[in-house]
Amino acid sequence: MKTVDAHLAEILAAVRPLDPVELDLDAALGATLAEDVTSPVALPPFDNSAMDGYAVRAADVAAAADDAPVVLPVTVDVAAGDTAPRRVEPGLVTRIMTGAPLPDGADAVVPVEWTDGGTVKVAIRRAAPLGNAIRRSGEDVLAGGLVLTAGAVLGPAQLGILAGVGRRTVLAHPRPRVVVLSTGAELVEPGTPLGHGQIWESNSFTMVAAVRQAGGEAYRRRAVGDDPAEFLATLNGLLGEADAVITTGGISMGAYEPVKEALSPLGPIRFEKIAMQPGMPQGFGLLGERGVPIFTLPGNPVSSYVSFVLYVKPALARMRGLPATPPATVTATTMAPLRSPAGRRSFLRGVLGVADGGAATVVPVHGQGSHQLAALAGANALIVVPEDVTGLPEGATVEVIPL
Ligand SMILES: Nc1nc2c(c(=O)[nH]1)N[C@H]1C(S)=C(S)[C@@H](COP(=O)(O)OP(=O)(O)OC[C@H]3O[C@@H](n4cnc5c(N)ncnc54)[C@H](O)[C@@H]3O)O[C@H]1N2
Ligand code: MOO
Repeated sequence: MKTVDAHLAEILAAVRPLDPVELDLDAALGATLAEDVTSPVALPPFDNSAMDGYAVRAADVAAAADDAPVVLPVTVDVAAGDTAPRRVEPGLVTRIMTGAPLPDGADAVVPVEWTDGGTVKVAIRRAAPLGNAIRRSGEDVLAGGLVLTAGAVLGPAQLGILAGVGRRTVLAHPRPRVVVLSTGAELVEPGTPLGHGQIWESNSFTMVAAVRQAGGEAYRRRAVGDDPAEFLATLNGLLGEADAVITTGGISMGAYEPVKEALSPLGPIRFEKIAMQPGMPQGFGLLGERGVPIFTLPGNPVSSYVSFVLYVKPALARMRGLPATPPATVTATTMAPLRSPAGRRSFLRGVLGVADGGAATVVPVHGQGSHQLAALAGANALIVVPEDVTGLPEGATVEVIPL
């Protein structure tokens, strides 16, 4: 059987970063920057006040004290957005608001709390050191300074600085658009009545959520039955709009395996058994002229989710222009014995926690069948048991993939 590592390596060798496109900032959340971004101006662009108060010459208020306030005339108000040239002459002050440009001649701001708040003349009770409450031009970014480098994932703060340096659009790898298709004649939509032999369709909800968490845009398409022609038609219709396709179900050894049947003639899609548990049956290939990656994952709900974590998530990272690596693991102590089939790498569902002394522990959940979705929902980690290990005692050290 093919190993987990070989399967991932094959997928990552086939998948390419999506071409960068110019994205409006409103549409760029989660995209990966494909250019270095510099600021055309210094930030802040001008010296300005950090507080509401009075712009002064520090020397004029040097003697101010609670028992000996300095009283000075107020010439004018300077608000944020004020574009008029302003100047503070010796012995005078202006009122100033947070974010307003510092008038020429002023070299300190006295917060309103240190004064009587006067508007015609003001009594100042405390000396302000030179430069007090002044935000200097360029103290965040120098003109021409680099603010983000290619490869940065655009989150709220990154979008903020892009706007902050005046950018409206940005060159970035977009989030991959991933279509999720489930197959199986037994599947009915949640929210509708269940007949005998039917189950509520759940995989597409898991997959869509997992894609979104992994930085993709996910589209759930109606679950299709067990008809290969219908499946192929649905798939063909999607290829123009998808950067990747995930299917679940229909790939094992059964008599009604529409995915396998429909896709087999299309060429370079390989259906294989991977030495893992759960998730043994896997398929991967590139579809159509654009070479759209398709992941045909096993139908069992735990199997498809584990497959997503191991294969689809790293592939999506590569498509996003990010480093693609196997899932990160942490080392933990198992609090119960573990069992695993010989020759297959197991991904047991567990609860990762912290012992009293601070060491990581993991407890396997009850219900390790690949159909046991409730047990998966109660887990927060996958316990990795290597291919050559069939059993581990309580207290053994294991690698764990946090979910
Ligand atoms: N003779 C053999 N039978 C099976 C083998 C095998 O090697 N030889 N492998 C087993 C393993 S392991 C797995 S995993 C499954 C994979 O089968 P398929 O990918 O073809 O999936 P289905 O048969 O369509 O479904 C399996 C199971 O999962 C349920 N399912 C499917 N889709 C959904 C969905 N969208 N939401 C909720 N549940 C879903 C489905 O009802 C089945 O119970 O094959 C084993 N058999
Ligand atoms: O390999 Mo299957 O995924 O065990 O249920």
